[in-house]
Amino acid sequence: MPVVATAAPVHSSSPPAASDAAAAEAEADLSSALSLANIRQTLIRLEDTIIFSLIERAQFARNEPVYEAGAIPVPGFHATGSRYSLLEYLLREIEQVHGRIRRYTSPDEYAFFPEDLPALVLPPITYEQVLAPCSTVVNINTAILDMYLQDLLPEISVPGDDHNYGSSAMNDVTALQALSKRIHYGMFVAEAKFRKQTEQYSELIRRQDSAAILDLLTDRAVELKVIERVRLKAATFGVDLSSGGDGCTSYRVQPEVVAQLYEKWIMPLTKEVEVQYLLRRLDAESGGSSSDGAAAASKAQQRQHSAAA
Ligand SMILES: O=C(O)C(=O)C[C@]1(C(=O)O)C=C[C@@H](O)C=C1
Repeated sequence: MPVVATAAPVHSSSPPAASDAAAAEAEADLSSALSLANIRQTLIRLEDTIIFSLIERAQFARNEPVYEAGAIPVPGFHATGSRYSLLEYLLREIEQVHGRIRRYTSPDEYAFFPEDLPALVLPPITYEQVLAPCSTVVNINTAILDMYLQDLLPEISVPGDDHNYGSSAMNDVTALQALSKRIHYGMFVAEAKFRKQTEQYSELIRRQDSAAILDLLTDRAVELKVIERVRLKAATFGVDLSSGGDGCTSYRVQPEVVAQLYEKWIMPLTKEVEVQYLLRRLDAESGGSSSDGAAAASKAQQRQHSAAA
């Protein structure tokens, strides 16, 4: 799937550039893709998607059965003995369709069920190598799903059951995919930071000093700006114009809740991705030195499959 982000990872379906002009253009694309300002613009744009998806989900009740394995059996699926919840079923099915049309071969897309990704039906795209090969190893979607179910959903949905199971799950999927993309975009941030301060990061990477890497990449001033901006966006996008008249503004999702979600979960998980990527940044080979390879293997396999198709 072509990457449409502002700081779009550079991709091309044509052979490597032969002429000097084409080489210069490719270099300019690469430096634009790795400009911290451009990458932050993409993070800002993804805030809109995340906040809108949370507002959409908030119109439905908590609907606990959606998240309980087997509570809403899917004919023909649960008969196979699957322990998935309705949400996991939908997420996996959507990844099957999107996976076929190359979504997860893109360097800014990470699947929740990477080990199950299908073969492609479209010819492959050749992506410019912006990130180091270790980017295929990093996938923290399990932690993102846990965070969403345990910390985020209880904050934005009212307790209870309104039987809107399909709608709830659909909105969950939209929110989860946007969160996953935003959080894994941390790898582009990390790469840009690594290229800017290569010596300092390399020293810490050689020592595998994750605490010092976290310290070096943290920019508290930027974080405070993010928190303020998402609070304002949530207040603007989520104001309930149908309420009021009594002088009180009502919100579909409390702006403070969104601000806290960014502060407590979304930015820390982005930093976790940055640290995981940087710890492996100097590994020479694809797949790195790590053995935690289901995600890596499948992303790499899908890419290889693409190349062979
Ligand atoms: O913009 C950056 O420099 C990032 O690393 C991204 C981010 C974020 O998640 O928004 C994470 C860590 C920094 O402390 C600031 C912001």
